Amino acid sequence: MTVVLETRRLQRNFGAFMATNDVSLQIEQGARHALIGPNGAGKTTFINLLAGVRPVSSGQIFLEGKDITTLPSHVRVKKGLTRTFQINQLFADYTPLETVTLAMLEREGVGGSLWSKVTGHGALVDEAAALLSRFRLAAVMDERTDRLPYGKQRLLEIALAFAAKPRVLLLDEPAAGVPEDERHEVLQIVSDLPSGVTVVLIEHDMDLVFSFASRISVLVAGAIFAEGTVQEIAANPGVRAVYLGEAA
Ligand SMILES: Nc1ncnc2c1ncn2[C@@H]1O[C@H](COP(=O)(O)OP(=O)(O)OP(=O)(O)O)[C@@H](O)[C@H]1O
Repeated sequence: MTVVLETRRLQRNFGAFMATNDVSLQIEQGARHALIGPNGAGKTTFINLLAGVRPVSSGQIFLEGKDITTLPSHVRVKKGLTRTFQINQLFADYTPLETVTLAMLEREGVGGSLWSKVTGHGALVDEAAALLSRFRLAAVMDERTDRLPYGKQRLLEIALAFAAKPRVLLLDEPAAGVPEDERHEVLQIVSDLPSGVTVVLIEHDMDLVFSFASRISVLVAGAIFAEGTVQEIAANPGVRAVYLGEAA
């Protein structure tokens, strides 16, 4: 197997509290890897360490074999490791087409935050429109972002991260808050991303996890409690006991 992302003995403490406890994990190239675990298990903290949002206390992180443990998050993005932007960072009065085109300009090093700068970058606008189609946002790409239904805003958030051309995409509950009947669509779109993009996501809804994931890691109290295929995790009595609340 080709390992794209690896942690070795990763630790993060907040005072005496160990939020990430000795996590050694290998993520396979092209995986659809889900992180699950009870509330407060340390899932978001772990993703934040991977993305460089928080510094590690000890241990190492490798992206495609290179040590990225101390790199700032924007450098990790340039190297292909991207986490989703939060919805409150979307521009309310811009359209999805404008927003994604600006993200692509940023990626190409053009920078700037004014739509006027897009003039003369027709190829990028075409690329943005194609990307929005992939996220089933073509029909709304010229509407103001703040007028879109919540599910579409969440898809735009993922589309924006995808515009950075990531090798590894980190998603923290991409379907949270999305109406029940639209959640599968969000995860399906993510699952259908090109196989060159590895996806690591946190998700609480076990139905979604089981239909999405190729591999699952279960975090409990900051540590890896179990890891395996969907079948292995579904059949693991310890996981059922701690996570599903069923008798072992
Ligand atoms: N900045 C912080 N300072 C102190 N404690 C923190 C901080 N951030 C997280 N924690 C603690 O670390 C633990 C893990 O939190 P984290 O958000 O990573 O868990 P989680 O598995 O993502 O939980 P949830 O599923 O509820 O989102 C929690 O007990 C939390 O209170």
